[in-house]
Amino acid sequence: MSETPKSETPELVVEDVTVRFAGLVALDAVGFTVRPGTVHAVIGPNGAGKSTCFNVLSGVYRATSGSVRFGGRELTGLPPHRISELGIARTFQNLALSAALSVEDNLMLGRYRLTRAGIVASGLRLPRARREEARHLARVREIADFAGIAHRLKEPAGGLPYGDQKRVELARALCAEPRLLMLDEPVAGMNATERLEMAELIVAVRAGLGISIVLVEHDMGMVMRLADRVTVLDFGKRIADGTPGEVQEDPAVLRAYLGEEVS
Ligand SMILES: Nc1ncnc2c1ncn2[C@@H]1O[C@H](COP(=O)(O)OP(=O)(O)OP(=O)(O)O)[C@@H](O)[C@H]1O
Repeated sequence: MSETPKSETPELVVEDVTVRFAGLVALDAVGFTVRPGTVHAVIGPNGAGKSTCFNVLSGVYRATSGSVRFGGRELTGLPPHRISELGIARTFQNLALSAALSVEDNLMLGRYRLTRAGIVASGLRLPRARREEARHLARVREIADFAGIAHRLKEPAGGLPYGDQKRVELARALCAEPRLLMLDEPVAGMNATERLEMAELIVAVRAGLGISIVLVEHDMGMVMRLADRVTVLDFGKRIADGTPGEVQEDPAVLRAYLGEEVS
């Protein structure tokens, strides 16, 4: 896929982030840095705080204290749409596609933040709006091709096999031309072949687009294969941070996963 010019991807710096829910500390002074153009995995046993962390980064939850900076910008306190305007896109653990809409329309929705013509101009089908729509459609087709779903563009998203729906979700996030992509369990519920294909797509996104990826994932094999760096959470605390090889041998990580399989 040809790359649209993007301003340089900044670092994402998470510092001392604490989230409390009515007395429960879901995240306790957690910090890590996502370096530009890397895949950074956040892992941990059930209830460790991964989803909470993800939701803080994307503005769904507000941190009780601490800071999240993307380049020079402070993200804590910003609503999700402001965070996406800064070039951070996410996928969801459970599919969040509009099932009745075609794959193409779902991907066009992903370009919403880049639409300039405005609803009135589009509704009136003014020439400027038509030209802009054609430009967006061309880019949508390019991204669909990259994600291996170009042959599905006219089909209703809800009727696609599960693995393809997950690819549509990832493609829709890419349609926003993000500088940072957040993937929430991208291979959950997939069979072995689908997992492999999704892993290849994620590798291609990093290699081809140079954007950073934050990955929350339960599949350890996948994390160890894909991630450049891994932050491990347990009971809301960061217990390790390093390369996949380093964290895999870390005694605190092995203890946290005792009873769970680390493959
Ligand atoms: N909205 C909420 N209100 C109250 N408690 C919450 C809320 N969201 C999460 N928690 C609690 O915060 C802790 C961390 O949960 P979180 O979902 O972030 O963990 P996780 O690592 O994503 O777990 P899993 O792997 O099971 O998805 C848990 O004890 C959970 O019950």
